[in-house]
Amino acid sequence: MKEQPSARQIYGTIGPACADVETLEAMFRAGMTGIRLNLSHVTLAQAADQVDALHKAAQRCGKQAELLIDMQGPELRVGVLAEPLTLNEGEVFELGGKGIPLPEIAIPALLPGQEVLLDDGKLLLRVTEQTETGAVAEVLRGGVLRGRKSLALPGADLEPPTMTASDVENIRVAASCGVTGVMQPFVRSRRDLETVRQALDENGGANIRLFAKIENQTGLERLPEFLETADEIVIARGDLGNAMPLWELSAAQKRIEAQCRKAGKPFMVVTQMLASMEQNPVPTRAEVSDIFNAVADGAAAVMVTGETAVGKWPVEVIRYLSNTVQAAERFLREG
Ligand SMILES: Nc1ncnc2c1ncn2[C@@H]1O[C@H](COP(=O)(O)OP(=O)(O)OP(=O)(O)O)[C@@H](O)[C@H]1O
Ligand SMILES: CC(=O)C(=O)O
Repeated sequence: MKEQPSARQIYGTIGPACADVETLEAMFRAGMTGIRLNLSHVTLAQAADQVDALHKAAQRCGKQAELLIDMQGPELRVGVLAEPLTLNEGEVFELGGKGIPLPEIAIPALLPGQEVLLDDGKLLLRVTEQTETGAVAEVLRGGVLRGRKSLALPGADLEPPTMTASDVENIRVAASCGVTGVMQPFVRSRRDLETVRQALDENGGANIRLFAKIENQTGLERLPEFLETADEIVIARGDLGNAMPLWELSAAQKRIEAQCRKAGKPFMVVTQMLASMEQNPVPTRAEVSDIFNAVADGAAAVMVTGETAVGKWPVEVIRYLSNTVQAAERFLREG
């Protein structure tokens, strides 16, 4: 019997590992319906070749590619590093000033005792001392730090603006680049979404869908306030997992899902769905189970990130993602 096409959206993330037409075509043929472009690493203008390759690949398969742009928004990130930096446990590093570059808005929050999570929490530092230009911090959990990785300061009360200057420019050209959806990170309020919606409407993007990423406690708490304003809710487990002990993350995911189901709002589950496949051609049992359960819980879409952007097996990743979604759909239909 011929497999029915999936009713759900299946997204990869474009990056150096998959940005050529052939690989993207193979990903579409393996079941991908669209792709996310992470604008924390490039601007839409800089990614013109990647976007072009995407449209060419979709055309070859007779598909209409969804292109989601993931904005910078109020997310905090490390600045540009000339080369990767190894942070060993027990070492101390300067933050800000001549040390690891951090956004200006983060500097006043670097008080002694403040924890500093880098790269989705893979690295952890604690501030030991404030300096004139920043702070000194000790490495509690080490690793290799690359530029533009995420930065989280648990408990610090920072209010970055909804959009960066680069976001404003990307929104201006979004419609002409074939963008179909905008993902707004770290949504804090309905106002954040209204600001992006207005910018889209003023720039010929009235048909572009607005995805609200839930990435911290504020997003979790205020979801009822902005649920209606979003076209789709994104359970962004990378950063959301930084905002709580990891063992609490699944309950947070289930609570968001329940609220979305009750309101009839589509939701997407993302991040680390097939993380082991950045290195390996076969996923773990736990990973396929995670995808299956997201679909069983009612997800309208699933998305991978680094697995296709920088992983070794982008096409296989999409094949596992798509086949597992279809297996879950079959199970929902037939038991
Ligand atoms: N469009 C792109 N062009 C070049 N490199 C990219 C692009 N998108 C992503 N990358 C690289 O791939 C890595 C993984 O992509 P991903 O989108 O998961 O970024 P991230 O910064 O790790 O995650 P997030 O933005 O979700 O916190 C990035 O860290 C970056 O080095
Ligand atoms: C994808 C993303 O932004 C996250 O999971 O945090």
